[in-house]
Amino acid sequence: MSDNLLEIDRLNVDYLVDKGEFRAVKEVSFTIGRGEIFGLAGESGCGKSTIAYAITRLSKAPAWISGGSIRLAGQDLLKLPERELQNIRWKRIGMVFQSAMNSLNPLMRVEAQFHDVLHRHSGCSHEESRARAEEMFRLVGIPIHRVGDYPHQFSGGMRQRIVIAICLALRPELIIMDEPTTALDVVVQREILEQVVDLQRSYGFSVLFITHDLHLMAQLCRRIGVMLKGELVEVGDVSQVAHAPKHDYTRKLWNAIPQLPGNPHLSELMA
Ligand SMILES: Nc1ncnc2c1ncn2[C@@H]1O[C@H](COP(=O)(O)OP(=O)(O)OP(=O)(O)O)[C@@H](O)[C@H]1O
Repeated sequence: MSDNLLEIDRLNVDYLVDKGEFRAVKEVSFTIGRGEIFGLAGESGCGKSTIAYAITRLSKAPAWISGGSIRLAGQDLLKLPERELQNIRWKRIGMVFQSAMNSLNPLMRVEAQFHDVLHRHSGCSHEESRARAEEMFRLVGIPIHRVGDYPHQFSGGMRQRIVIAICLALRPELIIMDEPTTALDVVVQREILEQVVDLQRSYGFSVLFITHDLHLMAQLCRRIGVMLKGELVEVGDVSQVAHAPKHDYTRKLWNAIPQLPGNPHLSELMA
């Protein structure tokens, strides 16, 4: 069996716009190993989220996956019927988006939302869901007595942790995190990402971490890909991409990281 959990090969995604087709993702290929945190960087509008949606097959019109393959453990997700995709989403591929904290239902207690997801995807009883919710709350550092609270009773950072907890409760093999902490302040952002790394070490899932923040990415990922205008212009180990970038754009991205006093230099981050 291949060590790669995800294999994307020559993926093309178009948007059908008034003027015709606009290719937002062009012949993109990369792999993510089992247990690997892989980073996808690039400026706004370069196609990162379009790839995230394509992997989960959640792309909606006018987006159209016009070519390539996306294999999860060898199975081409682009060939699966919707019915089978529903067994893959959440259960095998978890998703945490930037605005995920707003995706919690404001009218439902968090415990009930855990149950909703766990019951639908793995048939859990109320007792099992409650136990799993408490276990996950413990893991993401929220007191377990709060599982019965409503979303508005938590801070934004806590709500984002809750979404991560719900996502992890199904024990997915791959988690896609698209700017998962951008809406949060830097301290909370760091805390959450440190937890994700700890959890990743315990559970061994793979992560596709999408951000425009290269600094953060260098701290989290060993391998990264850099996108520019729909193309993956560079992919490799962080140190190689930083020290010997093949593409001018990658060099510009690294150089754009401010080196503030007390801010560890990249070489220290990558040590
Ligand atoms: N619904 C849509 N219709 C037409 N074009 C779209 C649509 N959604 C995205 N695009 C275009 O596709 C390209 C890629 O967008 P995408 O959201 O994937 O970029 P991104 O790298 O995730 O950006 P950001 O970091 O700002 O989220 C952009 O040029 C965008 O304008």
